[in-house]
Amino acid sequence: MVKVGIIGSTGYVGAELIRLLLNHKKVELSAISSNSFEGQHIENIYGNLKKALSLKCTAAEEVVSSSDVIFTALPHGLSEEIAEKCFQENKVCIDLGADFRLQDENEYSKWYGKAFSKPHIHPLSVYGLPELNRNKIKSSHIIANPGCYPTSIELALMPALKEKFIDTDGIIIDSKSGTTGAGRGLSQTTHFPECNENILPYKINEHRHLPEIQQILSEMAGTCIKVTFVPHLLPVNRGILSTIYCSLNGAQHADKIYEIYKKYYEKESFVRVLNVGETASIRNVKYSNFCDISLHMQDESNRLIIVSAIDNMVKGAAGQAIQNMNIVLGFDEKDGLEFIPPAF
Ligand SMILES: NC(=O)C1=CN([C@@H]2O[C@H](COP(=O)(O)OP(=O)(O)OC[C@H]3O[C@@H](n4cnc5c(N)ncnc54)[C@H](OP(=O)(O)O)[C@@H]3O)[C@@H](O)[C@H]2O)C=CC1
Ligand SMILES: CC(=O)N[C@@H](CCC(=O)OP(=O)(O)O)C(=O)O
Repeated sequence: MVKVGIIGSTGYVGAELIRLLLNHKKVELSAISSNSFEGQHIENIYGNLKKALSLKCTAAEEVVSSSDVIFTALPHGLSEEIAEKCFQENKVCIDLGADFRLQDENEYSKWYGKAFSKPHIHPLSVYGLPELNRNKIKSSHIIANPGCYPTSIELALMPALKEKFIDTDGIIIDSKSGTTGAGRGLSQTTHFPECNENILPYKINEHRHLPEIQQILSEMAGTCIKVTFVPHLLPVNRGILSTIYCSLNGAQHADKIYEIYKKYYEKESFVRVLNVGETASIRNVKYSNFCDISLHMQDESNRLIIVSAIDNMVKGAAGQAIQNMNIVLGFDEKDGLEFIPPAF
């Protein structure tokens, strides 16, 4: 059994990692850490874990020393030092925050308000979107798990950009997220009466996922891409739905576009390209590692609308991190992740 540990186990992502890792037959959860609950049993913090796991939260150093694979599920800016330690000890670090997602340090400091604290280890890291970087992930010991919004957007646009049949200018992305995306901490925006029965656009043109989305879309297209990205807060617990508006760069037949998307993802276990007439929705991916993509073309227009849906806690965070772990360890990518979403 491979020993795995979680630093930041008491947050929403940490709790979801625990739930999924307990279901994985080839790994053993050896240690978990917390800042404010050190010494407390996790099942007393998350009641869903009673009779499933009885483990005390320890300090981060203990997690590193007793694990082969370390998941860091911390606020941004706290993972570089841990990743360096893991690297020195020949362990794998999978960071669920944003510390390793942006290649350009100036861009990182502009959006995250600080410089890299361990710049020398950044070139050793890889952006952990398996469908894009599977081969690089296999040999990397520092994996930057992608952001939740970026995951839904990058998977939706990858075939169109790689096969170059959409205009790289003027892409408009409307994304909506459930409130677990904001983490366990309390805020007025996610307070029940504030978010219930409401849909709130926020951080228009200034969300920190914008540079990450543009970096990866540009890499896919081989040219610089700037997009319009508007996130919204939805009054649901889980899920992200992204509706993406783009223009085809010439006359394209709908059948051909479906064929390209279906072929592109036919060997991917977790990306489902829906059939003509079907629409991606949060309900069909909830609690699973799937990303559903639907394609919509208007007759006699050159517009293509792509809709993608993921569970932000699974494919957008803990599930994708486990998929990355499976790749690094040479396991079947589906190990521990074969959850079928409930029908309702
Ligand atoms: N929620 C989501 O949908 C997604 C989140 N992410 C990213 O994953 C990371 C965790 O997110 P999430 O679980 O939602 O956040 P939470 O706020 O729910 O949890 C944060 C965790 O970090 C710990 N922590 C907070 N401050 C410190 C500190 N100074 N030192 C050590 N530990 C600390 C907390 O521990 P304690 O409270 O026990 O002290 C807690 O375990 C973030 O970087 C987030 O951006 C990525 C994808 C999706
Ligand atoms: C609804 C909500 O607040 N979502 C968060 C993004 C989720 C998240 O934690 O971002 P990472 O994937 O980069 O870690 C936000 O807008 O900041």
